[in-house]
Amino acid sequence: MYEFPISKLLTPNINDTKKPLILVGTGSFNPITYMHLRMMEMAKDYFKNEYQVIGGYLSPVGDGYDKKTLIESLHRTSMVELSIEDSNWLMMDRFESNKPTFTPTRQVLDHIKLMAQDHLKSFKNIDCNINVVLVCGADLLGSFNIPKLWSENDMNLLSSKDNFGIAVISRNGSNLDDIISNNQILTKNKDGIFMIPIDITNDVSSTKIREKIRNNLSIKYLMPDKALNYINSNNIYKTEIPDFRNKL
Ligand SMILES: Nc1ncnc2c1ncn2[C@@H]1O[C@H](COP(=O)(O)OP(=O)(O)OP(=O)(O)O)[C@@H](O)[C@H]1O
Ligand SMILES: NC(=O)c1ccc[n+]([C@@H]2O[C@H](COP(=O)(O)O)[C@@H](O)[C@H]2O)c1
Repeated sequence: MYEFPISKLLTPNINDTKKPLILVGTGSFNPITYMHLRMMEMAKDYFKNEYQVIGGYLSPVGDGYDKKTLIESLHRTSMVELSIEDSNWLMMDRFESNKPTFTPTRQVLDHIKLMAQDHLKSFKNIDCNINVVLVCGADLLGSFNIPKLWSENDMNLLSSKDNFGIAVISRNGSNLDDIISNNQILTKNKDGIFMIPIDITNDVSSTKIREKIRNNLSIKYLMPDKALNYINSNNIYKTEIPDFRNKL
């Protein structure tokens, strides 16, 4: 049964001039890497002087997401859950991964905002607007320029400061200025796009980790040990997976 995780969600101080903020990282997490976790920490540092960061959520995509290399959400969510065990603020929301069909990212953020506000109202008697910001890499923002991949309405809501906002971490191969200038909606909403300067580069990707596993090479220090042990125990990513959805 689905439950919205609130175990690490802080209660905002309503007398504080800083507004409450929740950070949300979405993706395949196929598998989770240290950079996925670092991105959330970087975003938290970026916002902490102006906002009360009351929690962070990772939302892995569900099995209906159209990506050939995706393994079952059961494995991907287990690895995320193990990797955030030691974090005092990161939680994983299963709203998206529980669904067999694809969920647009804007709906994931809508859901988290609604659930967090409802929780604070019902259990803490706090009625407030919580800001929710999407944390992503520049390649994800670049995908806004792929025709028909994102609805115009969703791009507008995600990037406008009055609704959500997008915190972007630069990534090799993606030029943020070009991405924004090639997109009218992003250009209009520029003040809702927070470019997080990258001080320590980390070019790790899930693809590179999967490749190493297939080639019997070490992946230690690229991802949390608990997730690495999960991969070994479950013998996953050993071969390029056939599309498991075809077997259903
Ligand atoms: N090294 C990185 N630098 C910046 N952003 C990253 C990095 N790795 C992942 N991200 C971002 O993390 C989010 C989730 O990424 P995702 O799960 O697709 O991982 P990935 O490593 O890009 O996966 P894959 O290699 O399978 O395409 C996306 O917003 C992506 O841009
Ligand atoms: N229309 C949309 O909302 C839309 C389109 C494409 C990707 N996405 C999201 O972007 C992320 C991309 O992840 P990958 O880089 O692993 O493909 C996922 O969280 C996915 O759900 C959302």
